[in-house]
Amino acid sequence: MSTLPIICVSYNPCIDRTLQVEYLKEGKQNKATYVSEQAAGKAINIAYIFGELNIPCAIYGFIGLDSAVVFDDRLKKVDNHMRRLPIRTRTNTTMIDDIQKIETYVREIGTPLDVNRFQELIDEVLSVVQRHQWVVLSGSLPPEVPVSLLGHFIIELKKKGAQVAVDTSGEALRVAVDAEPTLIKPNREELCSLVGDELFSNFGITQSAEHLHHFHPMMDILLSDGQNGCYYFADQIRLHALFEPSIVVPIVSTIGSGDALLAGFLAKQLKGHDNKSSLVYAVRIATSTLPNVCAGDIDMSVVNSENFEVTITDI
Ligand SMILES: Nc1ncnc2c1ncn2[C@@H]1O[C@H](COP(=O)(O)OP(=O)(O)OP(=O)(O)O)[C@@H](O)[C@H]1O
Ligand SMILES: O=P(O)(O)OC[C@@]1(O)O[C@H](CO)[C@@H](O)[C@@H]1O
Repeated sequence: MSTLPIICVSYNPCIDRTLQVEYLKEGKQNKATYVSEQAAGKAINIAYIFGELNIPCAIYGFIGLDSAVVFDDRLKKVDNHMRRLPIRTRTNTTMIDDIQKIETYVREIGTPLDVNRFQELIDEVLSVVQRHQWVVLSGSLPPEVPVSLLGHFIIELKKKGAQVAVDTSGEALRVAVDAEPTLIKPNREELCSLVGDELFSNFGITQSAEHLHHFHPMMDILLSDGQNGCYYFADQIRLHALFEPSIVVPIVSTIGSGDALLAGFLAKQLKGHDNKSSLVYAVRIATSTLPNVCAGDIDMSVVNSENFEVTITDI
């Protein structure tokens, strides 16, 4: 159990712009019925949730000067060490079709970052991290930062005795897995990209996770699977968590529910709870974000609601 603040690292934050339309018509004029803009990015969403849960958290990374104020506001309950750079912060746009219940997501890759800036961030975090402290590396890398640096970062953090949680995708995720962090949080698509399409379609989700865990037995896997809940693979532990009845919350946006899942899980692990109760809490926190447009906005009345159960099954 660690009482040290969790460190979140945000190297490619974004503004999440969400537009709600009644019925999205491709190639036609569409009228937005609701617009929201939110300081976001995976690590930002996670740090925000820790702040809301009164869990000590420090955040390091970069933010464009153009949007520093909205990030400062979002992170006011967090020990904020984000460096301001004279760059444009990317905007990721989600269009929510209210009638068809479809989310269309357009993601920007972000402004290229000088490799030296990234190395400085690594050095900064390594200079403060302590043994057993959790470090969350979440989100994509900015263009021009070689993915090998993420692997190097994870290895150096582990040498310092830190516990490292990673949520990223593509080549960065593959490199991260090779560096064997303490925990990864892939979703279905990310797991598929790790094991390959053929193996995934032949084996299915749990056997694919089993396969990955077999080759990386020291790396725990918190695998999210949308409406099917989540799975947890660790040494001698195979669990599935699902909330029921699934209709209890209206689903407005699922963006950021994976961040909430990871934040909820780590929040309980940090306090020394066992894996099962950490998973229950993780699913409750993730579920509570679904009725909200803004990524990472949790609702404690849903988290604590007696109207739904999270069932845990050994698999
Ligand atoms: N449609 C849904 N119905 C019920 N629960 C959901 C739904 N979508 C997400 N969840 C909950 O949120 C968790 C995370 O979902 P998901 O697998 O979609 O994460 P993700 O793809 O990493 O999301 P993001 O990258 O936007 O943060 C799930 O494990 C589940 O508990
Ligand atoms: O482009 P990345 O860094 O992989 O993910 C960015 C992002 O999709 O992650 C969050 C949801 O998890 C959103 O707030 C944000 O738009």
